[in-house]
Amino acid sequence: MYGVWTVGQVRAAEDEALARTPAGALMRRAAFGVAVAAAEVLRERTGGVRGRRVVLLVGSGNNGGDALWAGHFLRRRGVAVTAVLLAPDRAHVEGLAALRRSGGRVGIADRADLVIDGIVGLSARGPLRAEAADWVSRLAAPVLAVDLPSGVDPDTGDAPGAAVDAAVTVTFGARKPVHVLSARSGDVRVVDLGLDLPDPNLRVLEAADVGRAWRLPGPADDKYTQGVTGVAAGSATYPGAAVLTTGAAVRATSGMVRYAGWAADEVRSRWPEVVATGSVADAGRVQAWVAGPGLGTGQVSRDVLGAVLGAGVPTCVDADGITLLARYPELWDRRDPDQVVVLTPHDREFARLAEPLGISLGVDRVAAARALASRLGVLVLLKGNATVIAEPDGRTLVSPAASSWLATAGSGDVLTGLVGAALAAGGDPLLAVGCASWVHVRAGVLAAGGAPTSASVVVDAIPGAVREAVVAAGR
Ligand SMILES: NC(=O)C1=CN([C@@H]2O[C@H](COP(=O)(O)OP(=O)(O)OC[C@H]3O[C@@H](n4cnc5c(N)ncnc54)[C@H](OP(=O)(O)O)[C@@H]3O)[C@@H](O)[C@H]2O)[C@@H](O)CC1
Ligand SMILES: Nc1ncnc2c1ncn2[C@@H]1O[C@H](COP(=O)(O)OP(=O)(O)O)[C@@H](O)[C@H]1O
Ligand SMILES: [K+]
Repeated sequence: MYGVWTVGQVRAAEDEALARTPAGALMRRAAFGVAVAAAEVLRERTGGVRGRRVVLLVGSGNNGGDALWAGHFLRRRGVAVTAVLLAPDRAHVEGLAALRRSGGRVGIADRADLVIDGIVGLSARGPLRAEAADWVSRLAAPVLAVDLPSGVDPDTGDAPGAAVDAAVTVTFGARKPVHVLSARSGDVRVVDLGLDLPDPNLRVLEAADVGRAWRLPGPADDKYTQGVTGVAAGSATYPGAAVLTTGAAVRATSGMVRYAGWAADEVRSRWPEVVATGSVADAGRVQAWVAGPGLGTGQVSRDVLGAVLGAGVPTCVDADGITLLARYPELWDRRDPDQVVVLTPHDREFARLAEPLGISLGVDRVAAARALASRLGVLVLLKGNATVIAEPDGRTLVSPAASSWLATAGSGDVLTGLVGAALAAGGDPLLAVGCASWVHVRAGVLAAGGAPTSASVVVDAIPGAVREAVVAAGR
């Protein structure tokens, strides 16, 4: 698990570190880290460092200062460095002098093996100004971003205009929200500045965390003791949603999965290990229910959701289930107040549910997910390229995107099945949902392997993703 800190938190810690270190020392340490990473990227991409060409895009603040100092260190390794000064009268004085001393040039860039983006860092406000935006839109070489990709908001990851798409970002002291919320950050590396940081604002699970938490059968287990997952999904029109959601739960755990609904025949024929019935009442005992994918929004679907919410076990509500909750808020009265409810909306479902409550999605997805979680007393998993998982008390996990292959029909149904299986296995619900999301992201990568995939293939990749986590945890 690693932490993510807001700009405000990092600024406060930096001020304290600046006060106890000699002037310029933190910037030189940061810039040296940039130069080391740049040399690595040059070697990976061009087979060497000496004689390669690097262009620095230098803005008017300390972010530009970092880039200039990094250029100085790269000159010492024989790299040809040209600095493009976006605000020549306000370029960092010591950084520019150091670059010139070591033989770096200032001027107009031509061909580059690597561009170092020092346009703007933590003080970035709003869309990039015209000249910077123009440079960014013409970038052809790979980019190493200093601290963060310019044009992306540090705290929300939103890119309101032209923005750098970095291959690598070298950040300082701590990861900020942009690094886990925006895929434009690329591969993120952190240079240690010895900051004294408070509790992080967000957390990100890693393979070993998931592998430690994932429920594996032990010698004393049988099919019931590992947590039975119940699935209420699918309809005559959408049997596929039932097959995908149930299949994800089957693949995620040993033990048992029960299905209740209209697609029992389809589910049985694809997953013969599932105990399938027509209704929630007849389904038998489960330790968690998931409801919603392909369920429909008619009266019977409404009754199904009410039955699940009142079943006395943790519940995950997705898709049509969320639409039903938005349309018929009285369904909340059926909820067992002692049991956790997880909602897994995509943006449109989020808006459907949140806007009547005065909560809009906006660009700050973390704030929006937290607001809805706190308002409804539920755990909200807000889907997207990066997924945000917020608890009513504010604890929040982020699953950064590892690819965009999950943008395929039915992949949300797969996630719902995974969440159901993780909830049924017990333990801290936030951790369970976070683990399910990690497995989903990883299964997406494995399923695709660099080429288009589909939700059924993501289901089949689940055991491989769980295996990676379990191996990482040394179990
Ligand atoms: N503090 C520390 O301990 C350490 C800090 N470090 C480094 O300092 C960085 C923070 O530096 P910073 O605060 O000087 O500001 P920075 O991000 O360079 O940008 C400010 C300039 O950008 C401009 N600008 C703003 N918005 C813009 C836009 N949309 N489009 C275009 N321009 C825009 C704005 O212009 P102005 O509004 O003044 O005209 C202003 O001049 C941090 O990210 C890290 O890299 C490291 O060295 C490690 C130690
Ligand atoms: N561009 C993307 N990059 C990464 N993940 C994505 C992207 N688009 C969608 N996803 C993920 O794929 C899933 C899609 O879910 P959803 O929108 O409910 O689709 P469906 O209804 O077809 O199942 C979510 O888990 C979401 O986080
Ligand atoms: K930058």
